[in-house]
Amino acid sequence: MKKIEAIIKPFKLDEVKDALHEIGLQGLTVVEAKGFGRQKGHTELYRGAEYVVDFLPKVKIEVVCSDDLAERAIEAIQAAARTGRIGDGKIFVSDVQEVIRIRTGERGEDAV
Ligand SMILES: Nc1ncnc2c1ncn2[C@@H]1O[C@H](COP(=O)(O)OP(=O)(O)OP(=O)(O)O)[C@@H](O)[C@H]1O
Ligand SMILES: [Mg+2]
Repeated sequence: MKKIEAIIKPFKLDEVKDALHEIGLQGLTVVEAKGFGRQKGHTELYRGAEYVVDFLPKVKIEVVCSDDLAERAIEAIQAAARTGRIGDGKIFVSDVQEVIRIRTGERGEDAV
């Protein structure tokens, strides 16, 4: 299983959520985040205004899925979150050892 963490522009959240739903992913965590990338100290456009602050509002999406679905999920997130402008965000992928569904006790891919 893989954990996909995607830092995206907040206004792209609904599109990304819908894209992940379309490929069959059922669970998702959303975390409000702040961060900066390579343009630290430079302006970035956010909701039509230019910001010079270091930390810009971002949304982090976390989704855990089977290895089979991971590449499709990454492509879906990239396609939905991309504007082509700076600050579109990043996707981090890591291995997940175990998942436990608390209500049923299922483990592994059955629990995702
Ligand atoms: N190396 C990193 N580690 C952790 N978080 C990061 C990293 N790079 C970017 N982020 C997070 O992703 C957000 C968006 O990054 P951003 O898209 O600006 O990256 P970038 O490398 O500057 O690319 P671009 O040139 O397209 O802007 C940042 O605000 C930060 O929250
Ligand atoms: Mg940047």
